[in-house]
Amino acid sequence: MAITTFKLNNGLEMPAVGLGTWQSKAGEVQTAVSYALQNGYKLVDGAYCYANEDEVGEGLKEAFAAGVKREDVFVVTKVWATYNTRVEEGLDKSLKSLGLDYVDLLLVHWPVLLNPNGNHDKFPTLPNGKRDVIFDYNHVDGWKQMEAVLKTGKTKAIGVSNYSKKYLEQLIPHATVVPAVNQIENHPSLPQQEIVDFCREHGIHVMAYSPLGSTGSPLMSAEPVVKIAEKKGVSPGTVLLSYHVSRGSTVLAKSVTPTRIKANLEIVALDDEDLKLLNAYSDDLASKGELKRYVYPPFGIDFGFPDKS
Ligand SMILES: NC(=O)C1=CN([C@@H]2O[C@H](COP(=O)(O)OP(=O)(O)OC[C@H]3O[C@@H](n4cnc5c(N)ncnc54)[C@H](OP(=O)(O)O)[C@@H]3O)[C@@H](O)[C@H]2O)C=CC1
Ligand SMILES: O=C[C@H](O)[C@@H](O)[C@@H](O)[C@H](O)C(=O)O
Repeated sequence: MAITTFKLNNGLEMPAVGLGTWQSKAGEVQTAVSYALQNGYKLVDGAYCYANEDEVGEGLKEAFAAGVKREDVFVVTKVWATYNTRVEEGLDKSLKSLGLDYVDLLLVHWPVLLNPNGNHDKFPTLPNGKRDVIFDYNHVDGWKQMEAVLKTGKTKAIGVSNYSKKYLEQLIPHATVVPAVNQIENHPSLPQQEIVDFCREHGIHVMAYSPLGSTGSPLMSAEPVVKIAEKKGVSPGTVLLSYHVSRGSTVLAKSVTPTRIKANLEIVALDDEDLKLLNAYSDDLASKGELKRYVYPPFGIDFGFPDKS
């Protein structure tokens, strides 16, 4: 199946598959980004907090020098939690590292404020070692800053990440610009159907992260995934990534391994029977209370996700 794009609520086309860069080491991510863009990828997902945007920028530069056009690449970055009260400053830092004058999409990484005047630029802590969270912060104020930054042209679209239905319900009545995207953890062990449905109803495009189960890709050996892969003659990774495109979402897979980067571009159509099998797997985990969230950083905040409260 040819790689498709999805239209965002502001008319922008977003590719269906993207390269993730979280935990990609500085020494490896330049090559990964450059290789991906020269081998068919059109979307790169990064973040200030990943502390590798200089090298992602080098990878972009390398790809542009090899003939890839800036306008053909959809670059995503995220405002980190210590910058939610100074969004433009955070974006400027990312742009400088990336060597760009605009990104295609800027996301609020998490709806939480970490102390902007704390003991660390990204992960300030209290004397007891816990994260230095500003608990009386209202994430709607952060969104107002996102709306302001959209007007500068330094990003073509704005969206959120790690927003549960509850947080979106708090945000939407106050939003002049409805988020174009909600980037959330999503895979058959965490289908998040409620949020996916809510986003669809409100014209918010879902970007699925950790589709392989994050570090070490544990979901590749999930039984129904292997079964569908064998039936279709594709890899388990292809099944896990295709699951999202079938649901109308963009999917992000991280790899610094060229063969995997290339393999992760393969998307196939899943038929009703395949989806039924994957949904039955999700329902079974849900009924046993065994849904699995791989990414839940220790902010000490209830983000309103039904599986963690
Ligand atoms: N908004 C947010 O809060 C979050 C956003 N994200 C975004 O989503 C991206 C993807 O999620 P991520 O958590 O990184 O995890 P993924 O589910 O993409 O899994 C990445 C792991 O799978 C391995 N892998 C990749 N492709 C294959 C393959 N074909 N066969 C076998 N193993 C494979 C990688 O190894 P190797 O690299 O060694 O090849 C790595 O260990 C992130 O990189 C980031 O951009 C992720 C988490 C949170
Ligand atoms: O995007 C990936 C994740 O959200 C990651 O940024 C966080 O888990 C971060 O490492 C944290 O510890 O808060």
